[in-house]
Amino acid sequence: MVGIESAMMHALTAKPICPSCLFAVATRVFFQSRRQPWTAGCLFSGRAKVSPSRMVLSDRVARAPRQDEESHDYGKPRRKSEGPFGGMNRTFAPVREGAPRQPSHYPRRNDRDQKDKGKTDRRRVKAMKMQSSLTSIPYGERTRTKKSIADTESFSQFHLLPTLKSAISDEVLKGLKDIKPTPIQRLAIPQLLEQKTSRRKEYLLAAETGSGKTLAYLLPAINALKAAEAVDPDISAWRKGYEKQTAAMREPGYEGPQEFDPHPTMARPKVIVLVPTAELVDQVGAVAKSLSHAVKFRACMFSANVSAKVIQSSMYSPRGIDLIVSTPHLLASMADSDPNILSRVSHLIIDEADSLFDRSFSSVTTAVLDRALPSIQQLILCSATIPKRLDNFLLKEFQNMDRITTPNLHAIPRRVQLGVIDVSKDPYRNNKDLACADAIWSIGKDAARFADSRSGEIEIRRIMVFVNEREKTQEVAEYLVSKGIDAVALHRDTEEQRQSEMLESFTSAKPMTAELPEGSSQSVVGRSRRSLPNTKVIVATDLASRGIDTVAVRHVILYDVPHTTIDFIHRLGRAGRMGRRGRGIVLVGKNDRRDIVAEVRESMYMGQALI
Ligand SMILES: Nc1ncnc2c1ncn2[C@@H]1O[C@H](COP(=O)(O)OP(=O)(O)OP(=O)(O)O)[C@@H](O)[C@H]1O
Repeated sequence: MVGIESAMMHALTAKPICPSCLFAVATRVFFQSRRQPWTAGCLFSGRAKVSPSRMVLSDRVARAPRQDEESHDYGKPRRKSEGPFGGMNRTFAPVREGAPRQPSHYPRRNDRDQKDKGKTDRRRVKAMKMQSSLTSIPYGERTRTKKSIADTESFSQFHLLPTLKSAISDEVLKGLKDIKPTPIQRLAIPQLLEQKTSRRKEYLLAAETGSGKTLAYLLPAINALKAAEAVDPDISAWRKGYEKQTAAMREPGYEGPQEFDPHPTMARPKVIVLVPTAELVDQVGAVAKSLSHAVKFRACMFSANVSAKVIQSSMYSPRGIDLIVSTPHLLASMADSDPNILSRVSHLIIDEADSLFDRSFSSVTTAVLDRALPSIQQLILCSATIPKRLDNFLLKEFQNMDRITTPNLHAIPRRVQLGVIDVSKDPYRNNKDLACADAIWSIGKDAARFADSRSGEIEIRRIMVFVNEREKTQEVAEYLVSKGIDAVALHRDTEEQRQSEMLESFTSAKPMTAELPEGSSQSVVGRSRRSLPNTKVIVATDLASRGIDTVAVRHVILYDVPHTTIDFIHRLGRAGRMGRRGRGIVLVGKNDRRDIVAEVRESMYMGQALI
């Protein structure tokens, strides 16, 4: 009835009615109630445009209606009403066969939460999906993985050498209480240790930024190195000779050779770790060195930060070499002049694999890989993100690769919050430099409020600013310096010493303090003085800082909206590392993709993976 009434109202209001004719209304109502197309006008005033075919009587009246004709909704069969006693005296149960009915994807009526969720899900798909750059991992798989590692609580549960186990707490993670393996360590360490066959196997380790991937690949590789050394006949023969000669040299009147035979591993390393930058060589090399003190193996670092003389003498040291952490360029050029240096590599680890297999690095990375491939037992690729292009490359080149991924891969931890500054509004009027400086001043001033003026010291906040273009790093850093902020650009041309000093202060977990010259924290960070002593700032592109363990960083400013979700993950990943809290601030200008920022923010809030 409602349909008819409204159709009448429509008929009465939408078109002028011929006063002589109520029949037109009745006819219109009739046709509309039958869901027939209706053409406007009055039959009797000559304004009607009814198709002549409608006046032709059906020649099918005697036939039974087709199923789809039974319903007013074409194509949808009408449900047969069975009346109040329809359920009685049945001889079968009306139960659907097969899988239970899935819950509807659509929001239920009167359920506000469901409705909102539906809306946000649809919106999420809109902007991020358009530029989806990351491989998706089903949530079912993530849940299964989570369950599988729930029982691993300690490093003692892994079949690692006792010296390695104790080196974790005594050397690498010294000072930390209640040490537990992280999800990627729980997943990867047993799987890498359990490889029985000496035939080459390939692995991909993918886990969130700052989640301990370095130890996840180093511990099993060093374990394998020491296990192989224990059964190596060349090494045991050399050791016997060494012991014999040292004993002889202690005898009075010894006149034999003063030098030892070269170690069998001279210029023949077993474990190679490739990383994209010299800073990462130092960082990963430091972890390897600290393990080597306890476990006794020779680890060396090769990068632009190390002199050619030192590199040469380390590689060709008669005492041998076991593990090298290097940039691919350096190792590839060394292998060009002496291909044998890669002839006995058993473990090749390619850290930051998404960078090392992208256009700028892939030729040198594959040059090292190709030379080492014949002897490799484990090839381990490691990354915090699996971009689609890396995924495609891996599917093509390494079809049997084991992928070890953590339950939270591609999600930015909830403990990292993301704030947005609309730079198009007052007082910035699209001046991003000003907005950036202002944000840093606010962080500094906020920290100063908690300074204890009696101690005469104020804690220094370490802040990272990310830009999209390398050329912009210097420009922004200079502007910040002009606003009294201690800022440095992280790029090739920055003075090396200044760069490493700054980076060191960002990678040390120890709190840093500055002196309070006038006793009052408020006056020190007053704008009138034009200097902000309690902040240190690095301006970088994420490539320059990829993988750097900036444990001291709590604030990250995204000066430019990142081009992809991959960049969001790596940039925000410099804060909130290993369970710490962090804060991101994104500066959004008038030409920036606000929808993407909103969606990233929403995903972060909901703890979902970015796409
Ligand atoms: N089990 C653990 N418990 C506590 N801290 C750990 C543990 N494993 C590693 N760490 C610490 O966590 C920090 C981050 O580790 P690491 O640099 O290996 O992270 P990552 O996953 O490689 O990060 P990125 O993807 O950014 O390179 C380091 O300071 C490291 O000492």
